[in-house]
Amino acid sequence: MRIAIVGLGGVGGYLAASLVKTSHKVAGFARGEHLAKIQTSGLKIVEDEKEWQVNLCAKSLQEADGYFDIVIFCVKSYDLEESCKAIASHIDSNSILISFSNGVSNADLLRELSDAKVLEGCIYILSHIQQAGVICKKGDVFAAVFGGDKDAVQKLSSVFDEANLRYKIPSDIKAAVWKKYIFISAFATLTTYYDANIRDVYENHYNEAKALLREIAEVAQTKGVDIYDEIENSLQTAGKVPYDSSTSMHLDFKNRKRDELETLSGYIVKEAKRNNIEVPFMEKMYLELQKRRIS
Ligand SMILES: NC(=O)C1=CN([C@@H]2O[C@H](COP(=O)(O)OP(=O)(O)OC[C@H]3O[C@@H](n4cnc5c(N)ncnc54)[C@H](OP(=O)(O)O)[C@@H]3O)[C@@H](O)[C@H]2O)C=CC1
Ligand SMILES: CC(C)(CO)C(=O)C(=O)O
Repeated sequence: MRIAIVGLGGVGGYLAASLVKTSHKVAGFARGEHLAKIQTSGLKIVEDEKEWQVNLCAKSLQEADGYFDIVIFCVKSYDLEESCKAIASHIDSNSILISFSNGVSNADLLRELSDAKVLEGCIYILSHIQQAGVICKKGDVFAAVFGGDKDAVQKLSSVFDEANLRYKIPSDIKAAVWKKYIFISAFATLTTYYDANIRDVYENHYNEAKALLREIAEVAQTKGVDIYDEIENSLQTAGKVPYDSSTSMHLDFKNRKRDELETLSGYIVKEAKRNNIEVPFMEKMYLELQKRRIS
């Protein structure tokens, strides 16, 4: 099969470097200095215990050619629409699309933009671009989670099996995606709002964290997803992460980089309004973070 990995950052770079070892034809799509470095020197992966380098067919999306059986989007959520449109002429209704971007509406967006077979998914990994051409992956955390059309799931899992990549196919994929989202939405919002790491938030703003998690679970309920049990689980996770751990949105705010505020906080406020429910904690923090971003 021909597989496209769109976005070769922390997530996509690691996936592409792993999938290139399979029998499939893998093309990676990137841009800027990162693309130039991958084209001239290959893609380097730095893990705790080892470093490895792969040669990867990497291009810009404008240079895409041919047909793709599988497209794995690994861009930030705000780049998903544009990158899906850019690859649209290289897929058809038999292609399989999946986004591993954080968020709970990525699959809906891909379905709006194409008539391909869209899988729902999310990913657990800790990785980032260390410098152009180099991806740094921390610890042993790795699990891709996906579900949807049975044949498509079977095809994607056979690819992950061949690459020796861990994955889960939960019986309820929507709940699984929300389970990842409730934690990252609440703690991305809180760590950014308080400019504090996850453990600080847990220790000093526990009640607010609980209230925010409850608001997110209420919005999930409007989608028919019951994740009230994840309120307690998320709090326990936050109480156990290493002291220096924060979220990528918090770091993006600190470094004045583009962030996923709309996906991680704004989405909850908008969906709550649409469904006539109150989310006062999330609304207060979202509006304040919007203001801070402009100033
Ligand atoms: N990194 C992690 O540990 C985890 C990340 N996630 C989620 O996964 C998603 C991806 O995150 P991550 O990999 O860290 O993000 P990165 O910013 O590291 O990687 C995304 C890459 O995609 C590139 N890109 C975006 N649009 C295009 C385009 N049109 N053409 C070519 N390249 C493009 C970006 O380029 P440029 O820099 O120029 O914009 C960037 O290099 C996010 O939603 C994140 O929240 C989820 C779990 C863990
Ligand atoms: C915390 C992490 C890395 C979890 O996978 C994440 O998704 C984020 O910070 O955006």
